[in-house]
Amino acid sequence: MGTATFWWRARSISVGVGSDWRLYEARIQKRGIVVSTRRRSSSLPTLIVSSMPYEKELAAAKKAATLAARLCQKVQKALLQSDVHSKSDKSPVTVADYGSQALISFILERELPSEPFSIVAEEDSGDLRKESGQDTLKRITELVNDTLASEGSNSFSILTTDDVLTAIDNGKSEGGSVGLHWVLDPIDGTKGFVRGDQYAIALGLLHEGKVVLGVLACPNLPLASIGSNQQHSSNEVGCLFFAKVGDGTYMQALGGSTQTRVHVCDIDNPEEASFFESFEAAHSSHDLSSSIAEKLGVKAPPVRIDSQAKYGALSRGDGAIYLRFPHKGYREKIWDHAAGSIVVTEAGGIVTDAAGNPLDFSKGKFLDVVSGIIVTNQKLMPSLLRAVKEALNEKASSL
Ligand SMILES: Nc1ncnc2c1ncn2[C@@H]1O[C@H](COP(=O)(O)O)[C@@H](O)[C@H]1OP(=O)(O)O
Ligand SMILES: [Mg+2]
Ligand SMILES: [Mg+2]
Ligand SMILES: [Mg+2]
Repeated sequence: MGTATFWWRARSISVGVGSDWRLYEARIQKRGIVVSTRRRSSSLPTLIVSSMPYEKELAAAKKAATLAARLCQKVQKALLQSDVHSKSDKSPVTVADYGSQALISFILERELPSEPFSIVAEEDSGDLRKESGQDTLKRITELVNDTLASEGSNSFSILTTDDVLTAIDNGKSEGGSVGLHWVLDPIDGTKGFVRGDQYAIALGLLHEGKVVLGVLACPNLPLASIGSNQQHSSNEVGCLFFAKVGDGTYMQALGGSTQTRVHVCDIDNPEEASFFESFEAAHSSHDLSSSIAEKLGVKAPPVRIDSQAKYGALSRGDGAIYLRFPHKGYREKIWDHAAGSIVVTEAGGIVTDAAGNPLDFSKGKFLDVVSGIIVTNQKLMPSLLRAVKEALNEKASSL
């Protein structure tokens, strides 16, 4: 008889019976748990169970977001007026929005062939299926193929226009509280993208309604801190933030390989804090933010940038607070917060609605929040919540 041995490591459990396992190995991989059975000819079995949750999903997500960022950078450089057209909500939708969504959908499905595939994503192919969308569709297909060719693999696939439409429409999933769902904003901060400013490619993964990983590619975000009063000699731009549940948040240069663990700032005095908010006053009430900041005693002026790049910047301590108060009638979507929220929480921060409730990503594509979304570190959250409550009460009584 062999001896039973248990090894405990940080994230794996191995149970071994016997010592020679050269002859047979079978692996079953299910939901991030790797179960291996190993057996030698004398039939002493070995069972190895190790937990590497979402490792391959993270690798695929980083690859997909990095390539999509390359596509977006190319388009932003050459942004032509004809790339911008309108859809019913009047927000500009660019060739890069569709291209990024098609590319990410295609790469995730290619890299993770054994998993059921579901994406909740912002864009759909409706306009591209019309006669008037045909030139745009051809342009998107060329861009996606050029980007795939730049991946460096000899055996890249060439997508047809139909493949591109199918890849975009994979994003029609409704999400919810059961199973695995990718959540994608192919370009978050379209206004910033069109202006030549900040934008992000934001990709998260939900498992049973909870965000378990997130990747944020921010092609125009400086690698150095963008907090107020910061001066740096390097002006290199392009950051990739990524986080996996329980594993912390990391940042690397887009296209680079050296990763650094990041943490939210540990300021506990609001007077020393600075805060982020939307560049666009139409997306978030600047008046409400300034009233909250005043109540807290924040001295620094707001740092206004577009997109979930705010979550990335906060996760590495560039600023201490992010305030978001959309105007009446606007409903937040999960793709605008899934990746950003895990990037911040794994870096030690807290993301809640204005009443202090955690965000609930399990209800489909909408994120129903009380009044707005607030983000900060653990130490500042109690005083921030008090200031938010006071400012909201004052606003309500003045109406
Ligand atoms: N009226 C609106 N109010 C709040 N957010 C909006 C509004 N319209 C679009 N957005 C979304 O808000 C996010 C950008 O906000 P900000 O840059 O201010 O943080 C984007 O996700 C943008 O969508 P999109 O992904 O289409 O750009
Ligand atoms: Mg949009
Ligand atoms: Mg968005
Ligand atoms: Mg978008």
